[in-house]
Amino acid sequence: MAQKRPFNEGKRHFKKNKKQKSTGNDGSNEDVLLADVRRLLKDTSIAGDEAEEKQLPEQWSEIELDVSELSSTGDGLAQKDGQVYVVPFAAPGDTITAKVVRHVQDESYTLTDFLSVKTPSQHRTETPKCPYFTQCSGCQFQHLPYEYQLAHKRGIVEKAYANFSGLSTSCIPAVGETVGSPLQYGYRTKLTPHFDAPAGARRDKRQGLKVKWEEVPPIGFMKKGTRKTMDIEECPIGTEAVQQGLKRERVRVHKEIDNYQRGATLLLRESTERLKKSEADGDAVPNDGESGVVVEDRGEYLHRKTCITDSKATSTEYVDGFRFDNPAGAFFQNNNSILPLVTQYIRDNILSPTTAPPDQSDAPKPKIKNMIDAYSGSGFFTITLSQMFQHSIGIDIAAQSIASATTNAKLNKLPPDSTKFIASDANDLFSAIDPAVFRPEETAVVIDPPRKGCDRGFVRQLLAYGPERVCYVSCNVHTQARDVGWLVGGLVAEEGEGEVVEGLYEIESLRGFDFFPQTSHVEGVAILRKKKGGKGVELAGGMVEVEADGTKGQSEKAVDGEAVAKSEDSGADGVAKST
Ligand SMILES: C[S@@+](CC[C@H](N)C(=O)[O-])C[C@H]1O[C@@H](n2cnc3c(N)ncnc32)[C@H](O)[C@@H]1O
Repeated sequence: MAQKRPFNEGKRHFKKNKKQKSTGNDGSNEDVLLADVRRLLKDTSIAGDEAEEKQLPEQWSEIELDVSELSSTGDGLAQKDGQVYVVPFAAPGDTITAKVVRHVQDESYTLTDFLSVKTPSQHRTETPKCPYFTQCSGCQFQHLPYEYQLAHKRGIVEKAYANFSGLSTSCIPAVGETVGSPLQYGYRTKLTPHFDAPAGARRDKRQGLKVKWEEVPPIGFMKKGTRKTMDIEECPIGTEAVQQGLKRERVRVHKEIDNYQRGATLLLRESTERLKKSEADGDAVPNDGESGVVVEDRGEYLHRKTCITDSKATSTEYVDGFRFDNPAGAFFQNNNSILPLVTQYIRDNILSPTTAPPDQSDAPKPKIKNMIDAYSGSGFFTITLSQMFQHSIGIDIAAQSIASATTNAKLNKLPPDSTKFIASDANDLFSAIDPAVFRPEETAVVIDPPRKGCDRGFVRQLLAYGPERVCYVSCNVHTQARDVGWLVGGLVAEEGEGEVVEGLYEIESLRGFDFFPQTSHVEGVAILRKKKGGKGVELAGGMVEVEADGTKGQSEKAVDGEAVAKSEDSGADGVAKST
């Protein structure tokens, strides 16, 4: 049994982390976990002021925990004596033996390390394919059946909107079923294992000495719950070509370690050459696990896949019939198998609802002619959707991505007068577009920002512009929920920001796509439509601003009379493999 001691005695062991004191709205792992912990404490009526009397187990002691649920971070949650315990690699219904790592006093929760399963949950039916599962921080769910993972991710989207949008439940539609990934292992087209410099390397460098490697360091990913890199020889969520690349890179680093003066991150990026079967000769090379070439049969084509390790070399991917060339180190979606499903979903939903809302069933459908792809990267959404529109424009802050996007548009034979790209901050988009062409009532905006979500300034301008429809794609459903909360409920002005901006949209649909099987991450797709009567007003210079009077009354009414000003009290991630 675990030893116990009075709560206060443990104080010196437990560092306070400011971030964990209250939920912010940056969608960090801590905030997401905290929202789940608080809800569990509330649901079970564990009063906060009992905390002072709590007896908590010693740090590093072993305890047994009955896991009741999974948090949106992928960790199991268990309660014991008025405290919530966070247990990685668990399933609801498990009894787990865990090691106490750290008590977070102010919030009545404790982080633990997984040690073993004492009594397995009925949900624990899968044999993990990875030998490092329960040590590596990359995957959380290899012990759970895939259907269970998908259902859990639907719950993650639901909770994200409940906890982080600041919207009343009446504004949040039922979340659709998570769309599964065709490949559940062997899907990741990019991995970035790393290794650290030996102790004393900085000092040696300062003194102009060559770094001494006593041995080859571990090459891999972060060990769960630590800042240490663990040695990883295989990663079954990587594609076959990437896994072969990992083996080769490990051998190379072992040979060349003395040439390194510091730690390094290695790039493993799959690249595809598409060959017409009728034209392919014997050089297409059979899959032999040695050559570094993996050949896949794709109907009239052969896909010849290799692993690139030079970040500046060009990697090529095909999605449906579209070809994308990028520098291997640049951003591109990492799960090629699910991309045709998400693009089809957006095609099916971006112009008009698949099911018209009851009060608008005979209303004329909006005539969307144009698309703006904010945060366009190398043009994935602009290019795969542009044939639906008269004018499409993509914008990205990374000039290199815009150069790739422009090349990709040419590769896919898209006319330059109808598909354009500009390198700029998304915030400047609204002054860059021609309002006579991109009339808000004829325009849909696709947003796919980084994990941190949109800039408040961007949201203000989007609300001012007021496009007819918005499709918000995000690898962090918590920041997505926050931003959608602003688009629906309006933005409370912060210092120096100008006036309150009213919300203009209602959420037509919400759904997760499983871009990251075996992990707790989910890609969210939210389709928003402009509320009846919601409109922006054009100002000089093409900039638009929400009408101060009329629009305000209409917006409030449209959300059942509730003032849905976004609360600032709402809710990112340290896994080994970035999403
Ligand atoms: C998640 S990626 C999406 C890229 C693209 N939609 C795709 O699917 O390949 C986010 C993109 O946002 C871009 N980005 C980040 N901050 C930005 C900003 N302030 N303005 C415009 N683009 C930005 C990044 O360069 C990156 O290409």
